[in-house]
Amino acid sequence: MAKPVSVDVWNPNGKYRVVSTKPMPGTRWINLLIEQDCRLEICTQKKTILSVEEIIALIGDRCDGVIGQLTEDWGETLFAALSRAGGKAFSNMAVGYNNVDVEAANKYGIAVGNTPGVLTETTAELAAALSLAAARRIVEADGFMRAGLYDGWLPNLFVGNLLKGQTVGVIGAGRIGSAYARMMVEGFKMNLIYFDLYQSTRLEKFVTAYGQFLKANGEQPVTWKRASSMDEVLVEADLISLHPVLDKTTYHLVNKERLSKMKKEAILINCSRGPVVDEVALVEHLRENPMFRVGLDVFEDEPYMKPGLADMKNAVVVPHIASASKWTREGMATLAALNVLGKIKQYPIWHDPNKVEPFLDENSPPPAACPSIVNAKALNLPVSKL
Ligand SMILES: NC(=O)C1=CN([C@@H]2O[C@H](COP(=O)(O)OP(=O)(O)OC[C@H]3O[C@@H](n4cnc5c(N)ncnc54)[C@H](O)[C@@H]3O)[C@@H](O)[C@H]2O)C=CC1
Ligand SMILES: O=C(O)C(=O)CO
Repeated sequence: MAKPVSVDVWNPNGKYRVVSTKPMPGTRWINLLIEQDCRLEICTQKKTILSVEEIIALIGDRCDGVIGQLTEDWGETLFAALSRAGGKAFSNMAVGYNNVDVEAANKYGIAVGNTPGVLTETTAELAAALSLAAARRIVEADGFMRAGLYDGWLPNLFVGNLLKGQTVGVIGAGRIGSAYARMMVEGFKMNLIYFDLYQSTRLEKFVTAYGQFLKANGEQPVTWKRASSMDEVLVEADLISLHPVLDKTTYHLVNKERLSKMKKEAILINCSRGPVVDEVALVEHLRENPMFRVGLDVFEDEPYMKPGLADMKNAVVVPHIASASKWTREGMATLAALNVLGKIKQYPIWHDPNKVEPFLDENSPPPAACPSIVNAKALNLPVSKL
């Protein structure tokens, strides 16, 4: 028998039992659930990553839906437990769902929600922040100041890379990758090269229009190119940012061989998922190429870093905070709760998971729909006509 897991209970007499494996930011998500007759149990266990056994204990004998986290292993075992407890809904509080075995969820008829529509700009902004921090050696310079080592301006002190006029490479130009590309092109007048399985027409049009604007104002126009292979991006770009989903095809997408194709003074940013980069190969590459820099928000074995990474001065590392703005995190909590609530109430699926403003408006009740269910088609769930 698993040990009991501590919870805070809201609306104890609610008809539907919903479990959240973590406290989440804001209170709107709590109010939306309890106003709709849910008994909400929020896990308060002082442990960051819950085990499968602990989540099974939280699910218990009767549970209608669970709001979970990207750190949890939502596979066959958990979906079987949720199904036994009568559950029909699970939502990740994340847009990525590589921690979820969607096939297993399909087998038990459980809807899997995620939270696009509120993370894109926040995550792209962190990728931009890491790009600047790495290019201008901000973390190294900050450490130098705090250590009392600054004894006057010097021509060679912390010389870094100028972004203007250089080439930014984006691998995975979906929602976040495109937003990041736009920021770097518009903000720093960088040229763009991108690789994705699909063409990003909107992004291309944006860069063309901005280039025309610059030209009309007597400035060097920015340019774009859709690369026919990922290697083309690696060879040509000065700054490369990774934004693909993590799946079997993107595991170790950046490996030793690919690192060796990049410019010696290139900058690599990863705000997607840690296993997209072979981190052992990366540490070796950083050691052998001191002018090569990285900005990492995600790691192969979170919460750990591969040996040696923490000692590398040419690495900027932050703890998976790319979506950590108040607005985004509260929005994620609201969307995850509404995915679960919507399925419990048998609401249809929202027609566009990227256009979620009506769910976020604090002054009116949310639409009677599930904002984003990734296996809606597989489960044959109806789409909202709203
Ligand atoms: N660090 C963080 O806190 C955050 C990380 N993420 C990660 O970012 C990922 C991307 O998010 P979105 O932009 O919203 O997803 P998205 O689905 O809009 O974009 C992903 C893009 O990757 C492309 N892609 C897939 N396989 C590829 C390959 N082999 N090579 C090149 N491109 C490939 C897809 O065609 C798609 O355009 C999420 O799946 C998640 O893992 C998302 C939010 C926050
Ligand atoms: O949404 C995601 O995929 C995250 O990584 C959380 O920020």
